[in-house]
Amino acid sequence: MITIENLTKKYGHNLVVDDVSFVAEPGRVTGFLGPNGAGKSTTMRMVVGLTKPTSGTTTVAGRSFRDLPNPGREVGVMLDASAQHAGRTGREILTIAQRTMGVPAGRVEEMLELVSLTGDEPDRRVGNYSLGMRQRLGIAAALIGNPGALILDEPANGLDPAGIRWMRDLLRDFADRGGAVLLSSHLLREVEVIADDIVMIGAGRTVCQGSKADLLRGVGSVVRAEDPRVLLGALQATGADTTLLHDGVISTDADPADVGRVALRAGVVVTDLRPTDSGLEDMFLQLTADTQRDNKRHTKSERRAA
Ligand SMILES: Nc1ncnc2c1ncn2[C@@H]1O[C@H](COP(=O)(O)OP(=O)(O)OP(=O)(O)O)[C@@H](O)[C@H]1O
Repeated sequence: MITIENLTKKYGHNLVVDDVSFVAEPGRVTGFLGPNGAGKSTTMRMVVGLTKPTSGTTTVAGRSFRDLPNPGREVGVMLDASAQHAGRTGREILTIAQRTMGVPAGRVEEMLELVSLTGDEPDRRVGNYSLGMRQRLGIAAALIGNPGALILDEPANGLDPAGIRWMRDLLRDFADRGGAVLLSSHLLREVEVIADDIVMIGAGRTVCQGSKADLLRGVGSVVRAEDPRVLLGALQATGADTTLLHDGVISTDADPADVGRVALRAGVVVTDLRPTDSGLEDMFLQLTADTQRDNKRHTKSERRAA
């Protein structure tokens, strides 16, 4: 478990992280989102002791990072895959990590296999690795100590589509085995698929946090019925803002339970009934609009309203 409590960082008069609090729970993937410069990396750096907070506290497995006797056994960290020593080979980097953490030597080969660095790749200098290969090596180094938590800044950066899927499965599996994953990403689609919980910040401040299911549950319902016109009339008669879309689907601001009741009273057979989903991208652009440098772009819902 990773906890962040009232974390604040000022550089001079510049408040870059402003009273941020959240918990990355075991067994869950927490997506940490925000526009460029929102303070995500600074927050992650404070958790792993690389940047000193102005105030507030962070813990990993119940202790401050600096108090962990063997941090790599508790938390795997990948903040900047390009920061690895360019003159060393991938195998050397993992061997140093394995010795420092005191894990069995066999972990090096296991990790190379896990991240699919194969053939002569482990023995090439990291300076000659592609970005995606560095990300893979960074993941291997983060996992070699068999930690209970992972902190990853943009882990999918540079990975090809198959690599992104591989990363998604790896993180899902890590969480399903009880690990806590905190990851930042600008790939909202990816976060939407993988995250269980979402924390969004803008200009250093939390703009929303909670489970993905709760946050993305929009207001209203989408419903299909055998006789959509009858249901449309019945819903409109209750005062609900209801529209019949061109493909016979009804969109309404009534929640699914109310739609069910209205359909029952009207004697209409409902064939599909779901809460409206709002997408993560729309939510991100709306909630961070004040802090976006490109806020001249409008969200889809704003465009629809215009
Ligand atoms: N050492 C530093 N000295 C002064 N300002 C800093 C320092 N490190 C970061 N900042 C500032 O803190 C703010 C937050 O930066 P940070 O890297 O945490 O953002 P981020 O959310 O990770 O952005 P990105 O999505 O672009 O990676 C930025 O305005 C940045 O310029």
